[in-house]
Amino acid sequence: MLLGVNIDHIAVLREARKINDPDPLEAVSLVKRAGADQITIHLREDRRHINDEDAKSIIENAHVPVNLECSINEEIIETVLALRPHRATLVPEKREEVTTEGGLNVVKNKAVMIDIAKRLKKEHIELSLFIDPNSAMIDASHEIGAQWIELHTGLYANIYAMLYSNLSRSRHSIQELELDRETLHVKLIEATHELEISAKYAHQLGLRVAAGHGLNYHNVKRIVQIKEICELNIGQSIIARSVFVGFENAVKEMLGLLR
Ligand SMILES: CC(=O)[C@@H](O)[C@H](O)COP(=O)(O)O
Ligand SMILES: NCC(=O)COP(=O)(O)O
Repeated sequence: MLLGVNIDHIAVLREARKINDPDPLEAVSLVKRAGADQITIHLREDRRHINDEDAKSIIENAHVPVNLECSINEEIIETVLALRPHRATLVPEKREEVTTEGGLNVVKNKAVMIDIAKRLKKEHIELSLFIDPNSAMIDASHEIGAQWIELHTGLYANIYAMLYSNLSRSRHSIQELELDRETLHVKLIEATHELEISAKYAHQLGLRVAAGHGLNYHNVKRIVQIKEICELNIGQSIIARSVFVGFENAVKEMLGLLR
């Protein structure tokens, strides 16, 4: 199982103070030294964390491949084509969201994505599509010619947190998941099953299957067991753990669970 470390959250800390520290570029060599396989960054339209300069210096200096997540907005796509990361992962974006809320509607945006796929191919940039575990989205991703899909694990992670952590007793409790434990348990089984069958289906079609969003040192264990998933992209929980054990150790601890 490959690990892509999402280092956006280092830039989140920097932007909270609006200064130049911590610098996500410093994480680049540590990701490799810890033994992880990829760096993931998300260049948001509003540049709320990673900015163009970060993306440029990370791509130029990383000794592991860089997976650049981005929306299908034309200004962003032009920027990504010029940056030439190893892979571009297309994701949906809403200005007001705290984090990526759902998967990309590949069916609805198929024509735009076919055009983007052609332009990325010309620059030798791999294409991945960040989608919900859903067969219609997988079929459309395959038809577009994406090499990868990344399954959105956010729903699974949210249910897991409401069931097995104190989230439901905190001010960040997820209202729509304030349900009795038995219902949450059934929902967790369903969400896990959706991820399993989607990974299997996409793998049969020849797509490479990644997964990510909201994965942490607890909930990752069930996802690691899905053998068709060959890569996880994990950010927030690793950066959060770094506060207590250091960045390199936090990456190594996650790798220990993956391998
Ligand atoms: C697409 C995705 O799952 C990650 O990029 C995640 O969204 C981290 O970025 P944000 O914190 O900007 O949402
Ligand atoms: N694509 C998922 C990702 O990059 C990391 O998401 P998160 O672990 O920060 O939720």
